[in-house]
Formats: sequence, C-alpha cells, structure tokens
Amino acid sequence: MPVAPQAQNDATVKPAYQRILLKLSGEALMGDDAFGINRAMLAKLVAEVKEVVDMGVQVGIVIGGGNIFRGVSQGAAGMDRANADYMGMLATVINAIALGDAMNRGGLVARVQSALTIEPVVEPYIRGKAIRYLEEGKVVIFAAGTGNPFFTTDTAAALRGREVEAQIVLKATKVDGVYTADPMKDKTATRYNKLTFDEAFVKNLKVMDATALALCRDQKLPINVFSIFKAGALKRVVMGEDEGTLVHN
Ligand SMILES: Nc1ncnc2c1ncn2[C@@H]1O[C@H](COP(=O)(O)OP(=O)(O)OP(=O)(O)O)[C@@H](O)[C@H]1O
Ligand SMILES: O=c1ccn([C@@H]2O[C@H](COP(=O)(O)O)[C@@H](O)[C@H]2O)c(=O)[nH]1
Repeated sequence: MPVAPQAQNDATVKPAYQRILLKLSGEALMGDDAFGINRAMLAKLVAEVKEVVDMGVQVGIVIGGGNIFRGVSQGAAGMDRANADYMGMLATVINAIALGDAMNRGGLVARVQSALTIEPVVEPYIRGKAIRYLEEGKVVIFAAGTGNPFFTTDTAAALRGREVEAQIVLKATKVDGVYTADPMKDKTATRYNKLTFDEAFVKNLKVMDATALALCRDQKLPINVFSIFKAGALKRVVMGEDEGTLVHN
C-alpha cells in the first residue's frame, strides 16, 4: 500500500493497521451539549484522527446523525419511516461537512463522499476514487450512510469498511468497549477484552446492530469498540494495544 504523502512517518512507530474505517457516532460531535455540533469536541476529534494519520495510517470515516436527528425526532414521530430515515441520512451529511471542514482547517486533507447525490454540496460516493484518496493520505468521510432507509450508519461502516478493504472497523462510542450488560444500566457489568461474533450474537450484546455485525462476521472484518471520549484511545487501538473490545471471527 503506498505511503501517505502527508504523513510524518516515524520509523520506530509501527501501527497494527494500515487502513481503518472509523465509525463515529453523531453523538460524539455533541460533546457536553444536548444536541448539535460542539466546536471544541470537533477540534478534539480532529486532533485524535491527525495523530494516526501522521503515523501513515489511512483513515475512512462513517459519521452518524444522532446529534442532529435526535433534535428533530419529535417532529419525525408518526412520519413515514422511509422519509424519517432520509432525514436521518441528511443529518449525517451535515455532520460530515462540519467534520471535513474542521479537518481541512486542522492540518488534514479531507474529502466528503455521499451515498445520496447532492451534487453542488458533496461528491458522490465512488469506491475507486475513495480508495485513491485513501492511498494519497486524505481522510475520506462517508456521508448519508448506505443511502438506503431501514439501515444505520453502523451498517454503512461495515459496508464501506469492506468496500475500501479496511483491515478493521473501529467503533468509537460513548462506552469503552463491550460489556456483559449495558454498563449505563448495570454497574456490575464487566468489559470483554475480546469476543467472537458468534458470542456477541448468542449473548445479544449491543456491539453494533445485527445487520452490521453479520456483515463484518461474514466478511471476516474485525471490529474494535472503544470510547471516543478517552484521550489517545484511537491511537492505542491503532497500535494494537489492549484498548476497548476486539470482536473477531
Ligand atoms: N453489552 C453492552 N456493552 C456496551 N454497551 C452497551 C451494551 N448494551 C447496551 N449498550 C449501550 O450501547 C450504547 C452504544 O451503542 P449505540 O449503538 O447506541 O451508540 P452509537 O452507535 O455510538 O450512537 P449513534 O446511534 O449516535 O451512532 C452505549 O451507550 C451503551 O450504553
Ligand atoms: O444507511 C442508513 C444510515 C442511516 N439512516 C438513518 O439515519 C439515522 C442516523 O444514523 P445513525 O446510525 O442512527 O447515527 C438513522 O437513525 C436512520 O434513520 C438510514 O436510514 N440509512
């Protein structure tokens, strides 16, 4: 795989993965706010991603929409499900534009590609072009999920991850891994270091939604679940350190 030209490679630093697909929940952009995009949080996310890009790691990102769509979801109640889902996908486009803009101003080169065609605003998703951008060291932000209603951005992360031949999907979320039970509800829950896809299914653990999990399992694409609120966690995962939970075949 060609080395990213914008990367400042340090020969002593050897990442475990050369190409990753990072799934960022929309809620990660809220920071401490109730909804929307928090500028300080955006800057923090850019710095975390820059750290791994500077190590020569190629980064694709799928961004969720929960921070915006949650704000309008009252209005979506009772709506036709497909229409509500299109609103959700458009929310991810807003997030992708904000993140791409912050990255371009923060010393990275980012490109946004959307699964829904909104030509004057963002590029359409073109797999070959996305791979070329990654090889050039650009961060590619995949917007609008899969472009289809009844799916989620978790599934988009699994799909795009496989399409661009990422070695792993990194699910950055609110909790620092997969637990024996929801850690927000059960304080006695303990975290798994490693877990097979089959165990996750059998125990009905909320790792990613079932469609995403099945796609990753079938395509032998591992997932690492970790907390985006923990400083340096992304770098530690990329270095192959014991951070979060690794879900594998
Ligand atoms: N067994 C479990 N281990 C870890 N987290 C769990 C478990 N069961 C439920 N959860 C909950 O799942 C949540 C994270 O998953 P979720 O898919 O909702 O977030 P997300 O995908 O990051 O958000 P978004 O929908 O904004 O993209 C955590 O907040 C946690 O409370
Ligand atoms: O492929 C997709 C991806 C997303 N949606 C809709 O968007 C929202 C926001 O995505 P999150 O994964 O929840 O962050 C989601 O709730 C769906 O309504 C979609 O329809 N198809």
